Amino acid sequence: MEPVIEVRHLRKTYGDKVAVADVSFDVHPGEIVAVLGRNGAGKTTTVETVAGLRTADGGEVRVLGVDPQRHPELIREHVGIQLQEAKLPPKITVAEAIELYASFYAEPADGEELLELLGLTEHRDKRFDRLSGGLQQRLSIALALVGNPRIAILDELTTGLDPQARRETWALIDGVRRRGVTILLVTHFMDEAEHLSDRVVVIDGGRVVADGTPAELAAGSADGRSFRMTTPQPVDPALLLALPEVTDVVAHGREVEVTGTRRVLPAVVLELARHDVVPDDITTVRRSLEDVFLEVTGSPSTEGVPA
Ligand SMILES: Nc1ncnc2c1ncn2[C@@H]1O[C@H](COP(=O)(O)OP(=O)(O)OP(=O)(O)O)[C@@H](O)[C@H]1O
Repeated sequence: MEPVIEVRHLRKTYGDKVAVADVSFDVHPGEIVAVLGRNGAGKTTTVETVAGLRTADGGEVRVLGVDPQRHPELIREHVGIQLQEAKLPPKITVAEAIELYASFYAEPADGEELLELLGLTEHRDKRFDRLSGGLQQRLSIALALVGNPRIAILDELTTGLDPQARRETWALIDGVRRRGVTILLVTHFMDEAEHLSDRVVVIDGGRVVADGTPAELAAGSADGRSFRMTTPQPVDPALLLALPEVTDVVAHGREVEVTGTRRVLPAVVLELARHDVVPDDITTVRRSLEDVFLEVTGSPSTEGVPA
């Protein structure tokens, strides 16, 4: 299937500041892709360029096959964006805001259905300035969907929400996906990326440092898989390190942890079999997305994130 979003070697500077140095990734129809990185990594600049709201200095962006800078009208019609700081008039009600935004589109989504989808029906007559943070956030998602977009870009979906409101917002995203909307999600929360997305693109210092499903990232990249085993007697690490598939061996008596390429596990088991050693209790080492983040960026995800 053709990607609905293609970003190739995107570059964007603000004066001397390089916000995005070199970012490439694809998003396929129906996927939820999280762009993950700490504050200032270049996430917002990247997705707002995809939405045609910022102009790139280099590289190529295609959304539904078109260049967002050349065809902003097509992008407006098919891409809904929830901006980091959506500002609405304080006295506008939930239902009025949806009606107002719907009036910008030739074929808007059904307002009542959107209110229902986002759990806003009972709050329809509340003024914007009286809404809790969670309800404001839900309204901004509804507004991003009001044009019946094929792609929705959601930026910092749950920042500032309490844990319950975050969970509720996550549950709503599943409903959005079931409408067939492809979602590009910006977040600096590891758990949010892990919970919601099919694929995670980790950006650090304006570059993509990892790209894969949460499970792939946790299992390790092509050159980083680990497993643990117990051997009937201690094994000489040199025996395993001699294999081209093995990059590291940590042995504690009969407990051995081996790291290597994608084929490390069968290679080690075969080699041990040649020496009449049958390992037991083989378990692959699953890392959390937080571990992966630490590994690819060199520091924790929360660094620099205000409390
Ligand atoms: N309009 C602008 N003018 C000047 N510098 C900017 C502008 N927008 C972003 N920057 C800078 O570019 C870098 C990347 O910013 P960007 O907002 O894309 O990152 P981000 O990963 O989305 O971070 P955040 O989560 O804080 O929004 C930051 O150093 C930021 O200060």
